[in-house]
Amino acid sequence: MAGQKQPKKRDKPVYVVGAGAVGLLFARYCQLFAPVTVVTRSNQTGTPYFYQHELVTTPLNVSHAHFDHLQRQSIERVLICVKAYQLPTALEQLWPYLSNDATIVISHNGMSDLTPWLERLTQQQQMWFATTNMGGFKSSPDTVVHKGIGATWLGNLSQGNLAIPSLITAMQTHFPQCAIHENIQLLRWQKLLVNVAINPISAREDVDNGVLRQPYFASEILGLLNEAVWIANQNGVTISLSDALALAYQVMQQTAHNRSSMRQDIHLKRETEIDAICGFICRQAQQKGSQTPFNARLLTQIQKKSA
Ligand SMILES: NC(=O)C1=CN([C@@H]2O[C@H](COP(=O)(O)OP(=O)(O)OC[C@H]3O[C@@H](n4cnc5c(N)ncnc54)[C@H](OP(=O)(O)O)[C@@H]3O)[C@@H](O)[C@H]2O)C=CC1
Ligand SMILES: CC(C)(CO)C(=O)C(=O)O
Repeated sequence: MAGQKQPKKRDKPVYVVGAGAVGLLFARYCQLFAPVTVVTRSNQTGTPYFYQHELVTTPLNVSHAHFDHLQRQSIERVLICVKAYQLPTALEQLWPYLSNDATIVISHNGMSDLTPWLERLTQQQQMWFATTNMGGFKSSPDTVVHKGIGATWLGNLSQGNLAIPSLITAMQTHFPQCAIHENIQLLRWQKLLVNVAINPISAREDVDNGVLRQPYFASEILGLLNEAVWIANQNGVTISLSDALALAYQVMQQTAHNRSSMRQDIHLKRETEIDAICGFICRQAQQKGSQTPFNARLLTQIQKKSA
């Protein structure tokens, strides 16, 4: 890309699993510091990818591989950018290719149980989570359009090895507004609460995020967040209902003209992340012998809508 530094030859390669919107946005920034290989489920490995921002389209300087083409135990630095429900399969496929000191960065919306994977890490491996406010969508199978240059927060999920890996340092330097956050779980919960408030209603009503600011939706949003904040508090996460409401309405304002990812998934007839959002809240409530009727109702409504 004109005017941008090419990665030095000695930089260790970065693998990006998932050529979706986030995968290609992350690949675009990783190519600034390392050779990048995008790992896909497709065997068509010749496809070039493109990045579009403010109507300017540039080719991505990345190669493309299927898992079958990789060497076992060779991946030292990897970003996994798949949907929450795709994560277990992607991790299972990836595991034999990880080196003994690999850095794994996971990014998705909703909540997933990463405990089994954290337990499988070697002493030298680290698993990090990236929560991002970058916004993008695929305008075609090979092109990502970068809509919003939001911040990305990185947090270490693994216990023990606390040295900051080179991948994390490089992401901090080269990604826009990117920093380490000491409490990544809090940020994950905050993002979950925003997604609980916005995604399912915008998908059910087929409206832009800003429409949810109308008083008509206020009592349902209050009910959803009241339940979700209670679950967060039960899990030891200190978030108040008033702060969760303020954040949700702020994001509705900032993304007023956006289509939520769940609304897009329904339009494109793709599986939604409702199970990792309202479904997660309902499962947590059941485990605590309680009920979350607002989340349960939306879970059913979205499941029916996307069936
Ligand atoms: N888009 C956005 O602006 C934002 C998205 N997010 C979150 O980030 C996550 C990813 O979102 P997004 O990029 O939009 O989703 P996409 O559906 O666009 O991308 C997911 C990609 O992962 C691929 N994939 C799934 N499983 C595998 C696998 N086992 N091996 C290789 N590739 C695989 C899919 O391939 P295939 O085509 O074969 O299914 C698809 O290309 C979601 O949780 C989303 O909610 C967070 C912030 C912003
Ligand atoms: C923040 C929000 C609601 C932006 O649309 C989002 O994360 C999503 O659509 O998944």
